[in-house]
Amino acid sequence: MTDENRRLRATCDIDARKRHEQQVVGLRDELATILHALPDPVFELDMDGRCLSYYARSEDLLASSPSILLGKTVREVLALDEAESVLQALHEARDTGRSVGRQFKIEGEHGPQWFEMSVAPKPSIADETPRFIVLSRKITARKQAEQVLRERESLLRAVVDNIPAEFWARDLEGRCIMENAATVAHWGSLLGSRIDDARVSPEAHADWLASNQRAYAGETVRKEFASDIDGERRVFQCIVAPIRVGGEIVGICGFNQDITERKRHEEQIHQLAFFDPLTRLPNRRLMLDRLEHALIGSARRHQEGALLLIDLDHFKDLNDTHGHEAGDELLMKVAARLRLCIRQGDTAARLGGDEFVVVLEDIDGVVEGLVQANAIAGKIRDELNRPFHLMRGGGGEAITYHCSASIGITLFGSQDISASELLRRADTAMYQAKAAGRNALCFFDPAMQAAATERAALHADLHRALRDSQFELHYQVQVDETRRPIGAEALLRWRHPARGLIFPGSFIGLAEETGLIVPIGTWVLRTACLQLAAWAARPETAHLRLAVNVSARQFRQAGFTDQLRELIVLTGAPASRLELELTESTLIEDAEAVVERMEELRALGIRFSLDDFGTGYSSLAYLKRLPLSQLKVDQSFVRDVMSDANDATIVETILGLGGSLGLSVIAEGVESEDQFAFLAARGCREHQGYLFGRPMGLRDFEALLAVHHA
Ligand SMILES: Nc1nc2c(ncn2[C@@H]2O[C@@H]3COP(=O)(O)O[C@H]4[C@@H](O)[C@H](n5cnc6c(=O)[nH]c(N)nc65)O[C@@H]4COP(=O)(O)O[C@H]3[C@H]2O)c(=O)[nH]1
Repeated sequence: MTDENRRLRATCDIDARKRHEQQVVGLRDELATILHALPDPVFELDMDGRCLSYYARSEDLLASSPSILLGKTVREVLALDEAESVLQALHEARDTGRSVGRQFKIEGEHGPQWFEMSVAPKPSIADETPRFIVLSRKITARKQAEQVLRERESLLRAVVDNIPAEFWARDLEGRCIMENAATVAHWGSLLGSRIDDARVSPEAHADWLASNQRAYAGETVRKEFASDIDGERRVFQCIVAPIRVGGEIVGICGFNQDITERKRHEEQIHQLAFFDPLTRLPNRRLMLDRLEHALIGSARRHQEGALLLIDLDHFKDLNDTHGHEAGDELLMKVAARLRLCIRQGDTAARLGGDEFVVVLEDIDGVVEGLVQANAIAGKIRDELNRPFHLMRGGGGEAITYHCSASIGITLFGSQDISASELLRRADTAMYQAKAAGRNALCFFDPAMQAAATERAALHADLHRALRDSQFELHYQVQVDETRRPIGAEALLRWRHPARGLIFPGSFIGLAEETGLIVPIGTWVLRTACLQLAAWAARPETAHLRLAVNVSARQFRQAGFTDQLRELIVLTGAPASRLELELTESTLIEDAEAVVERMEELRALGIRFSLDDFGTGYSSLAYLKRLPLSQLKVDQSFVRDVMSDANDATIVETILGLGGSLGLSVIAEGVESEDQFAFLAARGCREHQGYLFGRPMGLRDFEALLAVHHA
């Protein structure tokens, strides 16, 4: 090797060493940087756990001060168990050549401190004693947090297990994640199951699903539900609420509390507070409350109502002679009969003693109120008059008791009146009933009393009239523009044995209200058909048609078409000469059914006339749909047609309307020649009124026809 070469080689060696040294320095700096970056202290321990060196960014991270740690073994620094645990970790790391983790506790001045360490064997030269790099992290805060968490969990568990309610919680997927023993006892364990897995009715399932969904959406739902447990229906109050973590909903939980007993108590309290324990009828307090409501409701709905005060006659005598047990039994039985006499929605109550009250509501109109109150009071009186069989008569023997009651009645409706004033009125009326000899009904208002008595008498009379054939038909001629008779209107008359001839205005209204119009109307139709058939058989009267008034109730009755069909067949009356007079009010209600019925009847050949035309509100469009033949101008327009320009215009308009709809028009109530001339001049071809003839009995009517014929 030349000198030159040797020099060169030496230079190369120096360069390599320098590079190596630079690399070592670089590595050391890198290591130092890593150590700096480490948040945890690093120790170097030997096999005895002696601290050979350490690095810590801050001395706070160490368990003790550096002077105590350096050169000391773990046995000298830590408690026995902790030291053994560290030494074991050193052995394990040495034996496995891998890093080993341990946690240990040091009792410090300010309480226990927790550390987590990771022990890694340090690479060593063959004969060197093993050394270890130990990374130690202070985890006291985490340990404390875990402890708090554990305590909270135990607290939660204790609460959940001991609350007197069922508890459950579900995650976002709807799976049950928590439950308590009460839940398990009622439903079996729900853990892991979804609401779809529950064995409940479809309705209960839908209900649960809906409340759960509302809770998932953030709402706290409160509701009640009933469930059968061991064959017993029990009521639960339930709360379903969202579980929020940091404002975000992570699940829902629910409490079901069995409130069956509470409900039962509430019901008992309610019963005691508002119901009479003997008869189980509402007591005075509840009755007054309902009456107040009825007063407000009837004023708002423009409906009538009635208050009936019922006092048992001679009740005290029963108590005195047969004892209180018999009295109590009678009161219970009276209550049961009262319940049967009233409609749903009405109230029967016991005021106390032998006094009862009935509140009737939602009655249409004062007249109807009068009729209904009278009818129900009558029914109550009749019911109470039926003998009572009392099992607990004096001496334990059964007795038959004949009871009677005095009933005071007062109506209420739109007038401003208090419940107590109403009671007072009913009371006054009841005393009048007592004064009238007991077992009587009495209205508070004398006018009402008179009207009710009269209507009740009229009602009974009407029944008798039907039975005893006291009705008759009168005929009023209808003429054409040449005054030639073309037919008649049949008008009902009642030949009362005591009161003489009664006109329909006095009884048709009551017959309508009570439904008697149906059999009366049937009689009218049968008589009219017989008359038509009789006229049809004679050439001089064969052309006559007969108009018959049909009331709404009669027209709507089931089987009306069949009834007329039969009548026509039976009597042989020419259907085409029968004209039914309907009013607009009949036609307006339930228009579809009315049109259908009219079509059926028209198919039989029957014609229709629209009575009182001009007084109602029928729309033209509606009129066009009806199979009518004739409009009848109401007599109120005809009456003043010469003096009232307005009425004259109305009559002209009706005549024009009839023309454009293709209907004939008849004027009703024509009394003077002027009226007749006016109407005829405007194209009215048919007329009815006193000018041509009043309604009259058959014989007179046929005499009138004969004059024309002659
Ligand atoms: N001022 C005056 N009045 C005249 C004149 N011409 C006829 N009248 C009266 O006007 C009424 C016409 O009958 P309505 O409008 O069908 O009105 C009838 C009808 O709605 C009803 N009615 C009569 N009979 C029956 C029936 O059999 N069934 C039904 N449901 N209602 C009937 O009773 C209402 C009254 O009948 P009526 O008392 O017989 O009274 C009749 C008749 O006597 C006149 O020139 N001047």
